[in-house]
Amino acid sequence: MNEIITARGSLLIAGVTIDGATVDIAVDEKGTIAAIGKDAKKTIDADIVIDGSDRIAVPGLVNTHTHAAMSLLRGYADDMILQDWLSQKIWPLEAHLTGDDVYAGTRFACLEMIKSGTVAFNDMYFFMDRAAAAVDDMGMRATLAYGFIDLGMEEKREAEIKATETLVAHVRSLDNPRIRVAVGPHSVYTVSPEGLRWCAEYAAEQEIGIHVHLSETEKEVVDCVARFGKRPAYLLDDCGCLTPRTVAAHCCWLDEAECRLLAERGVTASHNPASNMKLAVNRAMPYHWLKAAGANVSLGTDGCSSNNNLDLMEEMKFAALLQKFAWNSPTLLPAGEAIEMATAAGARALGTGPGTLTVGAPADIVLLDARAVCNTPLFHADSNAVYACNGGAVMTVLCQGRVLMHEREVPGEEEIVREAAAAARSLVDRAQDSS
Ligand SMILES: C[C@H]1O[C@@H](n2cnc3c(N)ncnc32)[C@H](O)[C@@H]1O
Ligand SMILES: [Zn+2]
Repeated sequence: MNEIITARGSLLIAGVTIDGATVDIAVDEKGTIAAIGKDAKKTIDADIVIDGSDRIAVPGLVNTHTHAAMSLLRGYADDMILQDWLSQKIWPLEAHLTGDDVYAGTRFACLEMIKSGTVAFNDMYFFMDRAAAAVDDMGMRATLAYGFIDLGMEEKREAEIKATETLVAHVRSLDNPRIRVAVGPHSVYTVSPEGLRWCAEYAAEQEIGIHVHLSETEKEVVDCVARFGKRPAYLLDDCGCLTPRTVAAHCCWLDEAECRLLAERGVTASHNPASNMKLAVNRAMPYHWLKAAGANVSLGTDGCSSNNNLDLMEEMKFAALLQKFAWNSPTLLPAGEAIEMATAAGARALGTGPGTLTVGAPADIVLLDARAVCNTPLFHADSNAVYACNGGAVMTVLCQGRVLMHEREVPGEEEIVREAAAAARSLVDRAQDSS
């Protein structure tokens, strides 16, 4: 194994390119960027030196909407409409999930995210104590939420409340600054207003975030208006779920007033363009309205059964292209903004730092291959990163100063892949045996 991966301590990335300039980046033993510039090496006595020549440094990417363990369901059910896909294929299979599956699936998802430059993610799923163990093993950051689904049934609500409280207590007991917890009311069509209200009050009391699906499909909006007499964002707001710590995934069918409401409440809207196109939700997030209103807009992949990968480099391109195409505007969401969505906006949403390469920021750093085909010629690094490259251009990944991948090597990769394949096989076999 490459010795840089196993080494611990302070670190110097020597002669790396940032915004066209060649600099050194010094990282102290706490994992903070201590200095950037020609004299950075003087600030620390580096235990590790990484050669930054032919490398472009960018901030670590932040994926603000995932169901990480769904990596086990990659390719299991494709080419369906959302309601059928969930109710006929995904939920029946998820009923057979075990904690071991979630551990294997989340570790596998972390591997894929690291290999494509992601350092932090916002996850909503089940058996999240096991997801936490996987995140801890892989050295990433994550905000973990239990997917709260009460389907309007009081008994189920009680169970979901217990599961949420148990996860919050568990994550607190880990006392790991890289792992945080949030409340995860799935959506307005799977959680009753009572459930939503409980989630909002509990999140406020615990001072933690809320992770929710919002206005993914037109049907969600139409049904919500028919049942509750208001659009989904207003229902969430009435229940107290729209806060500066809320991440609302999708936001495809928001109207202009809902965009302003999200901005006023300080909510982050997570764009998930690949999933939206694959499930044909038939409307792109109105990014221009959210932007005009001043809302924070971040980027996510959604789960591996609707994407079908976790490559946020690719997702930046999907976001930029979908926005231009859907709103008929080639100037909408330029490359620089797509990178902002995938870095600073995501970091702001999850509270993981500024999401920039600046002194005092956590050393969440990605090194891209400047010599790769996708980076040649190198007129504009942002343009190449968004429009030409994918995760394959990511060579080295640091999270809080710890090297998670170097020269595309991640410790334990083969075993992680083998275990995920076995877990996926066994999950599908168990589901088939019972049907
Ligand atoms: C947390 C829950 O969310 C489900 N899930 C996965 N993808 C989507 C989506 N695009 N929309 C709604 N729910 C989704 C998971 O399958 C799980 O049941
Ligand atoms: Zn989702």
